[in-house]
Formats: sequence, C-alpha cells, structure tokens
Amino acid sequence: MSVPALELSGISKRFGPVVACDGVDLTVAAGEIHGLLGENGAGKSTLMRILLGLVRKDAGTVALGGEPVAIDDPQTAARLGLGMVHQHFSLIEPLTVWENVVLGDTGRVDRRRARADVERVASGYGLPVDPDARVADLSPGLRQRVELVKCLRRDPSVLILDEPTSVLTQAESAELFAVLRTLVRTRGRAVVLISHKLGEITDATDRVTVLRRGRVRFRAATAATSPAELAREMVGRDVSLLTGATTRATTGATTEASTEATTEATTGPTTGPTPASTVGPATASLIESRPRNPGQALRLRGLTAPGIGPVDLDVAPGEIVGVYGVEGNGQSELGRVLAGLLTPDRGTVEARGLGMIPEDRHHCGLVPDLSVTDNLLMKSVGTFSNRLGLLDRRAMRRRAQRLIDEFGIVTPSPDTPVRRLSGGNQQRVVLARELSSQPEVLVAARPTHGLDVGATEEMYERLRRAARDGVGVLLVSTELEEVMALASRIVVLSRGRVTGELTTAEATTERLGLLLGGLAA
Ligand SMILES: Nc1ncnc2c1ncn2[C@@H]1O[C@H](COP(=O)(O)OP(=O)(O)OP(=O)(O)O)[C@@H](O)[C@H]1O
Repeated sequence: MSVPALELSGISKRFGPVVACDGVDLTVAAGEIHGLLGENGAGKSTLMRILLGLVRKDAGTVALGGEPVAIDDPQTAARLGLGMVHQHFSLIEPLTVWENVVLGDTGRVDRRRARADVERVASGYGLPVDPDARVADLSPGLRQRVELVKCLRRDPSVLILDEPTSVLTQAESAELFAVLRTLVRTRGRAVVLISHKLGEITDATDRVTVLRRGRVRFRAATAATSPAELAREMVGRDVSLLTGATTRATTGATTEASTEATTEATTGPTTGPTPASTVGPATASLIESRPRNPGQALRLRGLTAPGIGPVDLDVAPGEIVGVYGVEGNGQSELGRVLAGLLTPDRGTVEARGLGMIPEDRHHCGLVPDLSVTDNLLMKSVGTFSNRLGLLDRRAMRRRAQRLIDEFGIVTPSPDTPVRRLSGGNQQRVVLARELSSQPEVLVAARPTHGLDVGATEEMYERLRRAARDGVGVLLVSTELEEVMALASRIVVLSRGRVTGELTTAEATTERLGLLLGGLAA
C-alpha cells in the first residue's frame, strides 16, 4: 500500500480508571472513506479528539502522509490539514453564512473574498448555499452544509465526520455521500466516518474499523462484511434489529379522529402485516397496545407555538403513537413544548404523569456537573429522605447502581460527574431516569439518536414493554424505520401542522411521502 494519508499507531488514553483507548492502530489511505464504529463508550470520539489536538494522548504516534506529527492543539491540527464536521453544530445563528465560514480565521476579514470562497466551494462540490443567508433561517440540513463548506474551504487532507446524517433527510444524506465520494475519488483526500447507522456504513465506506472497549476489535474491507457482522463485532452478540423478526402489527387502541386534516381514524383492532415493501427487515412491529384505562394518557388540543400548530393529538394508555416528519417540520418544537421548554401561544396539553426523553439530552436532560446518581434520581429524590429529613445517600447510591446495571450504563462509578460519560451513556442516564419514574405517558423525542445498535434494540424493547405495561408513548422521530418498528399509529407533521394520520399497516412510503409534502394521502 502506498503511504497512508493518516496513520495512528498504539494510541492509548486513560481517564482515571477508564481506559478510553488502548493501543489503537488505525490506517486510512488517501482516496478512501473509512468507517469507524463501536458501541457507546468504545472510544471513537476520544481517538478523534486526540487527532484534532483536543485531548492529549498518553502513548502512541500520529503520522500524516508518512510524516510523524505532534498535534498539541486544534490550530496545529487545522494547519496540518485535519478537518472535522462535529455532530453538534458550532455555528453562530445570528450571523450570515459567510461570516460563519470565516469565523476563526486570523488576520483581516475580506468580505468579498470570503463570499467568493463560499461560492467556489459550494459550486465545486455541488453544495449550493446563499453566502448572505442568516444561519438562524436555515434548515438543519443547510446548516450542516455550511459546516461542511467551512471545513472544505480549508481543503483538508483528512476529513472526519461524527454522525453527520443524524439531522439530514434521506436525500440530503445521499447528497452528502456524493460530496464525500468526490472528495476522495477526484481529490485523493481521506475521510473518517463515524456512524451508528450500519446501512450507511456499508453503503458509503471502503473499509471499516470496529472499536470495542478502547481496542480495535475488527477490521475489514466493507465489501467483505455485512451490517449483521459489524453489529456482532461491535456489541459482542447478535442484534435482532438487523437479522429480521416476525412482522405483526396489532393496534388495539381506540382513538378519535385527531385533527382537522386527519385522513383516517383508527377504530378498533386492525391486524395485518407491516407492508414489507416500505421498510427493511429492521421494522418488524410487535406492538400489542391495548388501552388499560379508559380516557387518554395524553391529549393535545389546538396546541399552537412558534413553528407548530394548531395540533390536536391523543395518545391512549398502552399505545405507541409516532409523530413522524422530516427534520425542521415542527417535531422539535412539539417536543420542546411538551418538555416545558417552549411556551405555547394557545391550546391545551393534558397529561398524567409525564416522562420526557428530550431530543437535546445533553442540554436539557442532564445537569453535567452533577453525579450519575444525582442525575438518575433527581425526579425521585424526595423518596430518599430519612426520618430526620436528611437524604439517605447510601440508599440513593444503591438505587443508582441498580439502574446503572439494568440500563448498562458504562461509568467508573455512580459518583462520576455525568459530563465524563460518553455521549451514548449520557443518554442512557436520561432514559433510565425517565423510564424508572413510572410515567403514565412517555414522550420520547428521537430516543435512539446517538445510541449504538445494541442500545437501540434495548430501547425499542423498553418502549414496547412500557406500552405493554399501559404507558402511553408518544414517539417523535425523523426515522421512518423507527416509527414503523414501534408505533401502531403514525401522525405526520409537515411545516408544523398535522397533515394526516395512518395506522402502521396502512402506511406506505408513497402515502407517507404525500403527507410529508403536505398533501392528503
Ligand atoms: N473527559 C473525560 N473524562 C473522563 N472520562 C472520559 C472523558 N472523555 C471520555 N471518557 C470516557 O472514555 C470512554 C470512551 O468515550 P468516548 O466518548 O470516546 O466513546 P464513543 O465511542 O465516542 O461513544 P459514543 O458512541 O457514546 O459517543 C467512555 O467510558 C467515557 O466515559
């Protein structure tokens, strides 16, 4: 093989007792898209943060184009041609596209040149974006395009993307992969792609490396492996999401027609297979959602807030209702209203015992400096005071340890500040707290976003179990496969309004597509 674009050898990093990277070797050739996989906490982000000068390694070497390099800070990384598109955007909303693109440049800012640069990169890669548009007005897909343009403007020799498609529509994801192909094929650059979506990895990459508990567990040419094998190597067992399961959709919930634009209402049980043509093998629906109590667990009437409404919606106890739509069409706003983060202008929300898995878990779901225990038990802390009114810390710790074990949260101890956990493990803390607080209705906003395949499978099972136990679940998702796998009814949001509702059995890609476009299906 010719000299690799990037060569990491024997990289190790410990955080106290936690070994995040343990002698990792990773080689990426020029002209290659390399998939980096691993379950939550496997060490992927740490490895990339070391490469970008954001974390100092304990051992190992980095070579670029065959030359050993020392990367002690992000400026050096950028100068050496390393670029990264982060999972969480770093754009400043009130600024324009070109202002964001030059942010971080040193020296005098030349407006004309900056605008020309944006246009040059945008047209060179087929990523059209208006340099004078305000970022606040852009959809998530366009924002990511700006991030990408900002990165490509520096013509990086190695580009790292951390879960880049989580906010993209399918069409936008396809566009992104076309850009990456151009980058590697015609310009000989190297790309490292971190993703939990295995289909994406097998479609888009040339080679893959799987990390498990900080070590390289598996390497392969992508063509020689499969999503099922990758999942097994990641989590150490077969993952049924990928191997297919029985397909049975049973809707027992009785609901009323829910909006003025509703096309169909579900009445009585509907049985039938999920239309196989619309979804892959990961979408088997095994919901048996039967209302235990009369009345609704969640009832929205005329709910109107900036970006949504009016929305009317009911969730019966024991039912999983999916709210599906393309990113930027009001799901986030709906989730934020239900989480109490956005004040509605009008309308009512009636809910009994609301549990909330917020979309932006890092900011709204956790207090980063508090321990895992405190984050897990903050909703039930009152039950841990003793006769003197003091908190029984030992009992809290025991309870927290049980939840840590049950939800497979990887943490050095229950006392560790939650900000030290990997992204996926932070999410598990939120899930464990909300699911264990015995809600009557659970709003799950993109619950598997950022979770590895094993954790996704567990999450599906937990939501199904919650519904079987009588909890009404409102699943807000941009993933078609996810709503098809879990929900018995699908409510489609387009431009903030409910454009229709279908049972999972009735839902086909075509009908959903029409509703997404704001047309009756
Ligand atoms: N600053 C830190 N302090 C202490 N521990 C840390 C720190 N950063 C990472 N870790 C630990 O290192 C391990 C690897 O974390 P890392 O974020 O690299 O995983 P990951 O593979 O990117 O996971 P995910 O898919 O969940 O994002 C985890 O156990 C995490 O808790």
